[in-house]
Amino acid sequence: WTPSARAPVSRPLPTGLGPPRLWGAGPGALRGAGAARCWASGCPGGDPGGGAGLARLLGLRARPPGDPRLPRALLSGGPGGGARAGGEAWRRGPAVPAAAAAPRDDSRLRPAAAGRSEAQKLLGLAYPERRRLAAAVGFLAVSSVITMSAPFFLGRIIDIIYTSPTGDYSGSLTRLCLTLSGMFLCGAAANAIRVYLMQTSGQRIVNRLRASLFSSVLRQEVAFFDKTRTGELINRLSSDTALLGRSLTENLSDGLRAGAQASVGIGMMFFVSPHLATFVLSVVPPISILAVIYGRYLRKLTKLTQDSLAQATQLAEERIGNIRTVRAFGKEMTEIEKYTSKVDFVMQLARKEAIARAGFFGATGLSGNLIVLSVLYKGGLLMGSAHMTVGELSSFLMYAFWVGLSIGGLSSFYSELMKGLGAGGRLWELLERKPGLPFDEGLTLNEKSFQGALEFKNVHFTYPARPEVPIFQDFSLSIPSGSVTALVGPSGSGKSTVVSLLLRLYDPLSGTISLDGRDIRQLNPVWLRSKIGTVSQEPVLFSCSIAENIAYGAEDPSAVTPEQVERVAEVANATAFIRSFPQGFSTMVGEKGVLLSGGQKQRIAIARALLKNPRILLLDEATSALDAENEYLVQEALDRLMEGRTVLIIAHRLSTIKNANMVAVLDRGKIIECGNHDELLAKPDGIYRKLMNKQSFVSA
Ligand SMILES: Nc1ncnc2c1ncn2[C@@H]1O[C@H](COP(=O)(O)OP(=O)(O)OP(=O)(O)O)[C@@H](O)[C@H]1O
Repeated sequence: WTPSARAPVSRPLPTGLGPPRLWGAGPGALRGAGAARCWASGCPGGDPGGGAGLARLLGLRARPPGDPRLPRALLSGGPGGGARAGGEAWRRGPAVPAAAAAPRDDSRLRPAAAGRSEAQKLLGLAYPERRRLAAAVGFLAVSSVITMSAPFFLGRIIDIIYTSPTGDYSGSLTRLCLTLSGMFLCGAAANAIRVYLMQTSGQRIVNRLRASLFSSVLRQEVAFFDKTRTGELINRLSSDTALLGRSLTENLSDGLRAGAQASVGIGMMFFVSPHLATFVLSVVPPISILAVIYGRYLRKLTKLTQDSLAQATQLAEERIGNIRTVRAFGKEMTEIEKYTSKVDFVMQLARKEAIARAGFFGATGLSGNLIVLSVLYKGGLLMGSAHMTVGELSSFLMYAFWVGLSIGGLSSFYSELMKGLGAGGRLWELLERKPGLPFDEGLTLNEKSFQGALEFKNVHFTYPARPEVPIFQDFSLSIPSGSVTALVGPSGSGKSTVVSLLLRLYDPLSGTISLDGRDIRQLNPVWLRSKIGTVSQEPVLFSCSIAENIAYGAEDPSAVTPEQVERVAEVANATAFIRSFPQGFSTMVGEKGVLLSGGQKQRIAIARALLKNPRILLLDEATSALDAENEYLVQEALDRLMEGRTVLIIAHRLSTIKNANMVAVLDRGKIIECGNHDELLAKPDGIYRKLMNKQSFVSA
């Protein structure tokens, strides 16, 4: 095994299920073939545990023991620096701190924003673009100086025309006009470059913000997703980031331009006529006060608007995603009304914003016109008393006009900035949120001695979303390595919760869950999950091809070869139905696998788990009976999958229960009976016996 065989560790945060080249003869397939050759040639770390024979049969490679590399590197988007260190991890002692073994550099995606003011956080986002932005500001300065010098020279031209004593001014007029044309050309070029630089930096900032946010969201603990709705998160990712990005870039660019032009303009007004300038600028302070009040109001309003929009998106996302249920209950009109009332509320807020905006811009427009009028009035008087030339008054008027325009630009910059800050509030909350459970840190066990024995000891647990309802009280269960344990119990007794706790989606309130005698809270959750395979009653597939869904089980889907996928599909009894589709393995499965039947989805999920080749298997048997043939095929595939692994199965089938090494009966938060089927059935007053009589287990 060589790190280079797994080159794609340096890929950025994955956003899809791997490149479509899986089925082509592209580099992904070649890499896969290379890696497969290497595994076959007896590289270190052969499969120490169960499933080894099957893995060999499938041509699969057991992951190098303790190799935490790929998931971590992929998730972190880091430069693949973890490869070497990860390789050392499995050679060291029985347990290795994974965080130390594979340093992760994801600082690019996580702005260290906590504890800073919002303006500082915004600047922090723009920091990586400082060079481009500095260049843009340079070009902005050039174009502004040129634009703002124009009125001065235009005033000169007017004076040349009006005040030339001889009347022969054509020579100097031509020279001045030619110079001015050259200057204007330079100004236009500088402005174009500024716009390009600002726009591209803006897009990069928004991209980085989206990637950071997505990374931060995916790292959160499962309890966070129990409470936060998907639609809201999607709204934050799409709408809020765009709003914040716009306020930071295009808006910042226009704001800087307006600011520069206003200051130069005011300076030039004082240069041309200090007296007139003082008179005119007395109107600025009242406008500034108005702008501050308006800005604060707008910021509050934007926060409310974005929250309401998030609620509307949430509703739309959930209802569209479950259109079959909506249709089955005939609730289309109700849902349309609900959505309309939500967007109507957004519109009410937009109306409030429109009123505030109208008042503010009306006031600034009026003051702009009043300024021009007052310049003409006062300037006319000054000209009458020979304190000003016609050229000076013209220059001054042009500067006043520019300053008026720039102040207008500054006020819309301010209002957009306030909107950005309003949207940013929620984004910072998400970006800075520390996951309640560690994401990718802790120990990894030595793979050579890794057995996969599981044990729950006196576990107490409540779900964070419902802390008052105890799920487990003094729950204890031991699952020996390489055995099959069937978990049975009434509906709602907490069977699926056992699976969630083993995957460390939640932590118990007290008691311990251990793997090979080590508390799983000490273990790296990413490593732990890499050792566990799950097949649920209703497996979730992603909306891509069958091949990509199967390859998802591998550590590096892009390195999986078509042959490997076909082999696991064969073992999972899935090849026949896949081949019956015109596009075979490239058939798209639809959102959540909606284009496949329940039995087909299960077999693809089994193939996916086979490709993962985990030491521990958590199965949730389907409650609904499949047709006889499908059931036989799924059962056979499951039997092959279970071979040689530690299996915990939430059992609904009598045959599964009978075949299990041990049956554990869960009731009222604890295991009340344990033993094999016959032993438990022999207890005259046993709960298991009653359960068997009461519940209709699928008798296949
Ligand atoms: N994320 C959650 N937050 C709060 N409560 C939950 C959550 N998930 C499940 N529950 C509750 O925990 C209890 C146990 O649920 P669980 O799904 O583990 O039961 P189960 O035995 O697997 O049920 P079934 O056989 O019907 O699938 C139920 O009362 C359920 O309402």
